[in-house]
Amino acid sequence: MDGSNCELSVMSGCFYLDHVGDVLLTRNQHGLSWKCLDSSDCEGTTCLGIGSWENTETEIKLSDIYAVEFDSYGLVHSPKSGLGHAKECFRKRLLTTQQMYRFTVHGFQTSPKEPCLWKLAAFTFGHMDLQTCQSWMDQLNYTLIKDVERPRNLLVFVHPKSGKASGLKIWETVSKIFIRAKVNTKVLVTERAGHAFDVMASIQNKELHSYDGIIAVGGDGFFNEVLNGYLLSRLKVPLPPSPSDSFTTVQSRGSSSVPESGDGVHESDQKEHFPLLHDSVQEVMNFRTVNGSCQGTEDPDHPFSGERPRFGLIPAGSTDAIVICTTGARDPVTSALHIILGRKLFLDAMQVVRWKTTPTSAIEPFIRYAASFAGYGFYGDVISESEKYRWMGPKRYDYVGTKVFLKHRSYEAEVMFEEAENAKASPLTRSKTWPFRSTTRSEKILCRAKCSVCSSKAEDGNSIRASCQEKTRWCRTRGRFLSIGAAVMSNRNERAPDGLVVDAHLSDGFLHLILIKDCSRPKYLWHLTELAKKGGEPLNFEFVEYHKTRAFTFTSIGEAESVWNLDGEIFEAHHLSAQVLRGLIPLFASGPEV
Ligand SMILES: Nc1ncnc2c1ncn2[C@@H]1O[C@H](COP(=O)(O)OP(=O)(O)OP(=O)(O)O)[C@@H](O)[C@H]1O
Repeated sequence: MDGSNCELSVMSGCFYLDHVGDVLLTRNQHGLSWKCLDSSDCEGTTCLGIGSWENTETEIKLSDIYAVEFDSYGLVHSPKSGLGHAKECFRKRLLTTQQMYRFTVHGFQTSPKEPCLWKLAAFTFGHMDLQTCQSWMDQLNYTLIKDVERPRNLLVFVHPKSGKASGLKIWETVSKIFIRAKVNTKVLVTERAGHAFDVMASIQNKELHSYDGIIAVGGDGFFNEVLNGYLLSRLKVPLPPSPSDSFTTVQSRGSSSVPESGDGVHESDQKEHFPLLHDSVQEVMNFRTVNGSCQGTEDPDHPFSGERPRFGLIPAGSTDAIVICTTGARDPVTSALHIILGRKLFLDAMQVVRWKTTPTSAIEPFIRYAASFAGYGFYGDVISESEKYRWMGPKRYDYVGTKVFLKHRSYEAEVMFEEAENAKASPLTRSKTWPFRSTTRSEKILCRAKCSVCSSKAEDGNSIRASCQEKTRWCRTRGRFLSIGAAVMSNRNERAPDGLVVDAHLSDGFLHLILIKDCSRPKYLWHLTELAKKGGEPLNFEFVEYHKTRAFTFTSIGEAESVWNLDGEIFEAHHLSAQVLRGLIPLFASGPEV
């Protein structure tokens, strides 16, 4: 066999690829590729289960390699053949199996059917010369180490009781991949609810910055807890307006009576009708900068400066909507690879402020952050009821969902939402209210890896103040609602394959406000059925109001009250407001390849 020769960054040499045969292996700046030297070895064979090898050539990108390991001196195997040639294959294998020095390149493979599902793949190359193997391995490892986006040290929180109580088992499975990739992990298995929150809230920045990322092995609620532990003690940004400011104004104008359900949206000019609203909400809080540094203000005790840690999520929960929306798959191995390979995107977050817990309580702002969803009414009732049935595991949502649906409760509320002036000009960002929502499915721009909508304005490091000049106006709607939902992302999950809003984006700086006005049970069932099916149109009903917005306020105005559901966690609020913080959360993920 030839030795390797190195010319600029291109190397090539002949190796024996395990289960394939002699190959010419080439490394360039993009990756490794190899070509079969003996076509009879390769024709009609399968290469490590990848499928038929029609072009007798294959490759792996450097960015998709997560480890390169030396395998010492040992056996390499001859090509696999079809069943028809089993005897011949066995005879040939005895003749051709031989011992060599070997190194294995670890990466992943996808299938055209499931492009988001990453499966581990390994390619073992053999050579008679130890030095040759060593030199190829060193070169490849050097390239991987040079990649600064890949994490070296991670703090990992594992929720052992998450989902089907499989958090620990899932971590044990994927931890082997982290070990192989030589990523150090400090693992903390939580002992109670709030444990991860407390650790994240009290950890000193010096220790925090010694990690390249914070990983949660659990569900959306657990991720929410980790995130809030980090943000609440560190991030200080101007709060969205309190609903009581606007509510007072509305009442003083004598319009406090609740219209019949089905009434249209009342639109008003903010300056004229709602003078008490703070200016702060007119700013789009944009936290995404080129290098990921933060443009927000900070708490002097816990400075929120420098690079924010990147967060990662390995799915072990009951819903796992955040993982599905950000990787396109609900698969722990896929998520582990997104983390190890240093994939990166910025997620919008919703800052939710509770001003009053009950009608009689004092005004006391209390902040929480949500990464995926905030919902009231049906969503709140399901989450509070399902806490009693946690022992059922993920099935509790189906059982409780049916129970709550049959109760068919509606709640009186007033909702105000901000409509940015420029949002109306662009077809991507206009506010849509039925029956004006006429975009067909094919016109909708779905969020995907390297999404152009999400990356717009990303280059502008100072864009935290970019939209101050925009005129904003506020719209108000009052009535009885079966549910009020605000989605940060599409919230795709196994029960809603397209999510609540199919064309929601991960990092465009918008919330999706969905108001389901009181309607008959069959109509509501129809809406839920549309939600549950792929290609459904859950928003195209006359009892559904849908608005793209950056901020909204909520006031409960009836006797009966529900609770809010923030990323699957209960949040009690009588007065509440929320705003989007664009690109606040750096995440180990590359977006779904939809
Ligand atoms: N060791 C623990 N024991 C009990 N509860 C815990 C523990 N660790 C974390 N928790 C709490 O459990 C809550 C739910 O966790 P998680 O989101 O992982 O599960 P899930 O509800 O099954 O999943 P999903 O949110 O995807 O529906 C979290 O809010 C967290 O506070």
